[in-house]
Amino acid sequence: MVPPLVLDIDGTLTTVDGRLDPRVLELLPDWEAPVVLATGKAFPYPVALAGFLGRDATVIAENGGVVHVDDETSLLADPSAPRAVIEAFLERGGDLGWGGDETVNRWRETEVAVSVDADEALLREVAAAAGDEVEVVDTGYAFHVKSPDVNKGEGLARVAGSLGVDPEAFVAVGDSENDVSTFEVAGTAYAVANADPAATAAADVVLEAGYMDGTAAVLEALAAGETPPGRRR
Ligand SMILES: O=C(O)COP(=O)(O)O
Ligand SMILES: [Mg+2]
Repeated sequence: MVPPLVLDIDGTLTTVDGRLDPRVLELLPDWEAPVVLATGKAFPYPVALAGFLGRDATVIAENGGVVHVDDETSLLADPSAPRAVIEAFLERGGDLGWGGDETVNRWRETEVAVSVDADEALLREVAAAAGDEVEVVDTGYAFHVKSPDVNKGEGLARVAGSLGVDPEAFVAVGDSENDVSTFEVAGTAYAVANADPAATAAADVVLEAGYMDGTAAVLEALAAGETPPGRRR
């Protein structure tokens, strides 16, 4: 019996240059337990990935702002405060850093994502002025301006409840600050070798390999009934 999985996407199912690793298409379609895609990306991305894997869209998007399970979508955060921060950031001369008709935020419903090339100091200054209503989360792929009331871990608790599965049964793999809450809710948490200090510190096991090399090692071991390799903390 394989365990249910909760998997981050960027840095976890991808290669070092950001491509979807082909092993995702080999290992996940026939995984005989729930697979939850938990991402900072906007909702359509994990829905599309789940669809192309031939699986139900059991998805946590926008860092927990959007949860989809059992054909029901929940929007769990109010985008007004993050959007007001972004307006103030733009007024102060900031630039989101994505270029023209960008698709990063086009379908984003509860938060706003800013490029890692943007002016981080200005963004944090403007966000701090908004007080407790917003936080800035750095995934290594974007700065997410979001409500602190939602996160991937809360999303996992909701998904697990809906599926009737104990959250402790889940095996999590992730790479960054936005996976810490997932690691706290799931029973066993693996950080890939490329994980940032926050995810590394929150993980039960730190993998020797990075990106999908690390994740594939976990999935292959679990499928073989073996203990995945890595440094237990
Ligand atoms: O959207 C991001 O910034 C990162 O996405 P991820 O949570 O799938 O790694
Ligand atoms: Mg990630």
